[in-house]
Amino acid sequence: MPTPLTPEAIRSAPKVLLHDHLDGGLRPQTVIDLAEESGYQGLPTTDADQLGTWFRDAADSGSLVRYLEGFAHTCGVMQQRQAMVRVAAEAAEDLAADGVVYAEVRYAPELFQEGGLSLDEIVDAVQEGFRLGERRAAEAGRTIRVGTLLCAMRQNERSLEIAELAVRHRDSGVVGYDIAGPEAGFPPTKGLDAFEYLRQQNAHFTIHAGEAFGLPSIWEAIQHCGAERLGHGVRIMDDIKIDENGTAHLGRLASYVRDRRIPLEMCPTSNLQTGAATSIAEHPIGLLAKLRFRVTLNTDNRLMSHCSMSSEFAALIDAFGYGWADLQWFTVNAMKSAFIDFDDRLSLINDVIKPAYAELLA
Ligand SMILES: O=c1[nH]cnc2c1ncn2[C@H]1C[C@H](O)[C@@H](CO)O1
Ligand SMILES: [Zn+2]
Repeated sequence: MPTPLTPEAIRSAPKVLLHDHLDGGLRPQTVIDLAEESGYQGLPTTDADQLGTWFRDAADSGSLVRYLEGFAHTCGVMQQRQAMVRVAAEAAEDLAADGVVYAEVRYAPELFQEGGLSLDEIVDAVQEGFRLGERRAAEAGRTIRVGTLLCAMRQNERSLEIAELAVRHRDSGVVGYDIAGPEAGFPPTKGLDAFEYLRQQNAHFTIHAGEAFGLPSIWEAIQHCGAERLGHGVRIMDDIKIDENGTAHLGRLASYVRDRRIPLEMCPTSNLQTGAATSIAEHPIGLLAKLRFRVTLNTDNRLMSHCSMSSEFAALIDAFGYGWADLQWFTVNAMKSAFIDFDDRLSLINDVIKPAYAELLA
């Protein structure tokens, strides 16, 4: 008999997370502590429960631009080295406690320079925090490995500088690069030199695309910039037509994405909040998974979206009737799509993920 899909069993099953923002995943109490330590005045409340609710409600805005407003507070309290170490350590611990065995956590170093830190100091602090969190998780009996992605913000013109930063730190756990921030009006080709540099360096990158803007953004990200994965990518649906018999017809771009096995880093709850989808049941993830796109499941921002990998899986189980085999499929998809070495991905799949799901399915 398979293990029942209880919240506890879902939490203990190994999970892989490729799209999680460091500055979107702070514990509410940590935001409050760090505000007090740094003298940050802007918080709407200093009650942890109320603050958690405030972040979620503010993000429930129906637009990406408004969704992003809450980050002023999280970034506002993370301008000192110790704050960055703490936030990174807690992120690793929280993910491990949720059963995540491998995570790629991203942030934009350029947003943390108000206290005078250099970009390299910021990266060093976050790496120190992740290592600390991994050690604490191990002491608590949970094994997690955290890789880092550095984001450049689309609206600032520092993408090449951040790409160089990512390459400089590639041997200490920075596994890739991304661009984030408002999508409409900031096409990925604006930072083409950064992507060309990364390709020349054999470095990995993903691009937030097809979230608040449609197919042209996805097309540019893949065909002009060379993105290996797509952050969100939900709007690939615009290139899929369902006929009256329910048969799906893929346009050329959707076919390309599926044929090339380009991973989609899908974040259903975040998409409901930004208006990119209307409900979990109607979220394109159901159809895209059925059509065997390389779909992965992700949190995006655990604080703003009030979610975890476990809660996102539970929501899909509710909406689509998924079982352990489906959870394993998403997990293996994500592990295959990670930016770490092939050997390491394979050993996580064969030694950690598959044996655990075999037991859950038995
Ligand atoms: O879903 C998102 N789309 C685009 N940008 C985002 C999203 N979630 C967070 N960000 C931004 C806000 C953060 O400050 C930045 C780096 O983590 O990335
Ligand atoms: Zn994101």
